[in-house]
Amino acid sequence: MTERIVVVGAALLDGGRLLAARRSAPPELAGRWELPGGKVEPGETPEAALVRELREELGVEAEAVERVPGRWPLRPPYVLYVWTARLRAGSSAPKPLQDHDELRWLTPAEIWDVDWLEQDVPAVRETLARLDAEADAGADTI
Ligand SMILES: Nc1nc2c([nH]c(=O)n2[C@H]2C[C@H](O)[C@@H](COP(=O)(O)OP(=O)(O)OP(=O)(O)O)O2)c(=O)[nH]1
Repeated sequence: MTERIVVVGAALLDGGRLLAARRSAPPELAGRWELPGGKVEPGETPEAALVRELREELGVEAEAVERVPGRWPLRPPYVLYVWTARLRAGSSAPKPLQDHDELRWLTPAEIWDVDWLEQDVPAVRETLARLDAEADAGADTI
């Protein structure tokens, strides 16, 4: 049986916006947008991998909130799982320190303004549904 390697993608949310990151490497992925994150290491939980990757790549202190249902095949043997995440109080703002050369906070209306990696599109669509639901819930409170 071929071993699957989980890649955890963070749907980092703040003020109803989603953070998108533009890859700077490798050449075949450079220029395309993704959810920041990376491979889960042996013995590591996906949530811990998410926190580690966001610290390394963006210089932030974040926490995983909840899994976005679904799993999306990438180039074998990788499979993408997504968690929503938020910045911890006192965290720095995200900076493209590693693997990315640009970051954008996207409102739901702006989500499709960036050129997502094809394999991320279904995961982003699922995340958007949650962002919309959150915005609707927020609209009920003053
Ligand atoms: N992080 C991340 N990687 C993705 C996404 N979509 C997608 O196809 N990938 C691919 C790119 C890589 O081939 C693979 C793993 O991502 P990575 O390069 O960020 O992983 P990593 O930080 O652990 O990598 P490494 O340099 O430490 O080996 O998954 C995505 O939304 N987020």
